[in-house]
Amino acid sequence: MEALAVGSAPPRPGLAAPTRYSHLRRPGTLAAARRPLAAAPMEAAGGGCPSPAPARCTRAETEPEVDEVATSSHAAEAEPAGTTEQGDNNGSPVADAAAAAAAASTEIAGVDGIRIRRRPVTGPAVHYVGPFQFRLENEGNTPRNILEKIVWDKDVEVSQMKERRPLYMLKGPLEAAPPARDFVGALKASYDRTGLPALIAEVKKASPSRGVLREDFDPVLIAQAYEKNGAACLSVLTNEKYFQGSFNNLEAIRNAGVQCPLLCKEFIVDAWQLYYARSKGADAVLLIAAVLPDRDIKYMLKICKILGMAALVEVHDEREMDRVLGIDGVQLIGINNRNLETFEVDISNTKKLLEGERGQKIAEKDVIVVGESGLFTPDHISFVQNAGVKAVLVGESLIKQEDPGKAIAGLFGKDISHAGAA
Ligand SMILES: O=C(O)c1ccccc1NCC(=O)[C@H](O)[C@H](O)COP(=O)(O)O
Repeated sequence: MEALAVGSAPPRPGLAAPTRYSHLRRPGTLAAARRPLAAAPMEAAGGGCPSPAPARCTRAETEPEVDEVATSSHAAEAEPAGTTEQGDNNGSPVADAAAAAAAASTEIAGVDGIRIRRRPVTGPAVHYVGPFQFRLENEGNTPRNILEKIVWDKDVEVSQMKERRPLYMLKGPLEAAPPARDFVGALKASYDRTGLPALIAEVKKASPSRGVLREDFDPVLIAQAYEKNGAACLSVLTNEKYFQGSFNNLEAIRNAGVQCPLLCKEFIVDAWQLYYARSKGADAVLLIAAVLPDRDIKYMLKICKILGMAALVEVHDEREMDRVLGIDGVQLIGINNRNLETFEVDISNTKKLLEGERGQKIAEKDVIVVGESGLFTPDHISFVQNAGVKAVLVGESLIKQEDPGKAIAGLFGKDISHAGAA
């Protein structure tokens, strides 16, 4: 882990002292002239190299620290799933078909233990011939569930965002961002103070399963109310298409003087998003095991560490829990009680995943488990606490109340604010 000692090298004569972000260099500067790099490390660090031209990528934007991280994890072995290009052919139907066949042969789902298919395996559904657009839908390019749909859309969105703001362009915003706050420390302090699971209160306007949860949605007022009433941390949805969230909300909450550490609640498919989230003031990010292969989780954990952010690694079932328990450096595991295929919520999922050896392993590793979704009553909170969680992530049951801040005392059965709980 020495490689992660960012900025520890002494400044070279004539060069500015290295900073946490000095590895994010603009192409065309000194570093750009160095040897070309295989696509994996560059892309894996969200380098913003417009696809599909990996062979022209250099390490200009990401050296040296992130490159060291890359080679110390998966990137030297294989291109991460989050960055594999598939189905990106705007040419003829014949070329499309060939691309689809190639893409199908590189299907990721299953291979890495992740549940969803990370790309449409038979290429995109929309094709262009001259001025005409037509759709060719089949099993391979129709998402099988909402998570798959969200992730496919996110993938397209992120590649566009990366083209607009390549990694080197984030250096300034990263340096200007407010320092990262201690997300894990805030959860521990709250648990120690109240003896109840620490609350991560979610600033959530809408969701795919429930539609709009709150019409009069002022993210800053809601965040302030949550903080005042005892939330340890806040989760801010930034996904626009499915949750009506935004990065503006995240920034506005941070800039309004809210002290609680902020989780950027986003569907992370590319390491570039980690840098972007931090540049917008995030103190923690969500890494979903159903979406990310182990090697990407490992790699992203290292980048989070460099950026000073925590990572909440989310699991849905035993298989994902076992995968994540095998990864070093995980401090927070979220157990999501929502089945993302059916939207059914069942809080006994938390208990099931914490029973027996898994629970023991978690205790040994000193991991904090976060119970997520479907928590509405003090009985629900007691149930997941008895199962072993030390923190809860709650959206709907608070945000739908007339006064979301006051709803916290209702959820816990007591006032957990600093004023109320000793
Ligand atoms: O909330 C959804 O409908 C949803 C759908 C698809 C993917 C993720 C989804 N939710 C993300 C979450 O994890 C929840 O927002 C969070 O756990 C809070 O849940 P709740 O208290 O039930 O609002």
